Amino acid sequence: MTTVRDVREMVGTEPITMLTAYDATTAELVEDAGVDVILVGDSLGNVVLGHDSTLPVTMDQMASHTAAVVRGTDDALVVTDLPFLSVGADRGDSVENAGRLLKEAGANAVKIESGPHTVELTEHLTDLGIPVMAHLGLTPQHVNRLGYTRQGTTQDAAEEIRDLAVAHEDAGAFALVLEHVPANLAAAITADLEIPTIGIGAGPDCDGQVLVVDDAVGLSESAPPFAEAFGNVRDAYADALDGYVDAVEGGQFPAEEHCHVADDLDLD
Ligand SMILES: Nc1nc(=O)c2c([nH]1)NC[C@@H]1CN(c3ccc(C(=O)N[C@@H](CCC(=O)O)C(=O)O)cc3)CN21
Ligand SMILES: CC(C)C(=O)C(=O)O
Ligand SMILES: [Mg+2]
Repeated sequence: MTTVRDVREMVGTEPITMLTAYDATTAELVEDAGVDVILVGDSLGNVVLGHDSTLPVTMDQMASHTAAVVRGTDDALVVTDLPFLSVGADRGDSVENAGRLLKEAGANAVKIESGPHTVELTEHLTDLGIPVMAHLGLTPQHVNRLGYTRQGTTQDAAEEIRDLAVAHEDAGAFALVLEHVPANLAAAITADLEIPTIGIGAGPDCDGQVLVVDDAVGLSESAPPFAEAFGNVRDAYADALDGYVDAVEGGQFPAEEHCHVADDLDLD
């Protein structure tokens, strides 16, 4: 079993790979590819559920998809996002929601979109035995405040992210996602911290990289500018579906090998 300690110890040895997964089959494929950390992202709101932001995603949905990913995984570390407003407003609710994703759904750790308000919470959850991955820069749950634009581009904004990164490391976070921030800022934060930084749109100098799996395999209809498709699953998928429709319409499917006949039946 991969632990958060194993991930921390990868710093300086080899780049950490992380991808999202939202279902058991994808988790199996992602793990078989040798990915170190599987993230059940609240991006499932966009990618799986068809919402135009992550804000509508519920705890029940995160718990259900996390459990599916855990069932599809043997060894990889499973980290799961705490959805919009599931933590932060109330200490008791925060602990209950984070705990539920470990106790009920079987995740190994939670990720929290971070800010000044999550420093104490990160310390509290870590003390209770719930490992926390922090997330700074573009935090999509703040879309109504930030949009989806790059973050940390002014001196003040960069310094605020840098300070929050240190504050979350000090609070016990075991890793930090940096999203859509300048590569030189991510490099400076990576040098500041002992815990691993995992970048998405944050340049090559982070300790690891993460992408939404649909973007990485070329399944998404559109993807953020920082993503790269390492295949063209969307076209392969469409070809297979065309093949099915053609075969049914053309009478080639089902063929003999797909059918069975019970000779003893009297059907006259
Ligand atoms: N498929 C997918 N991949 C992701 O990486 C992802 C999601 N969905 N859903 C949740 C968030 C949203 N993310 C996004 C979405 C759009 C941009 C983007 O297009 N940014 C442009 C335009 C910004 C603007 O609207 O001003 C940019 O140039 O920064 C970036 C990150 C990252 N996350
Ligand atoms: C892209 C990653 C970092 C994420 O938070 C998500 O997929 O929800
Ligand atoms: Mg997320």
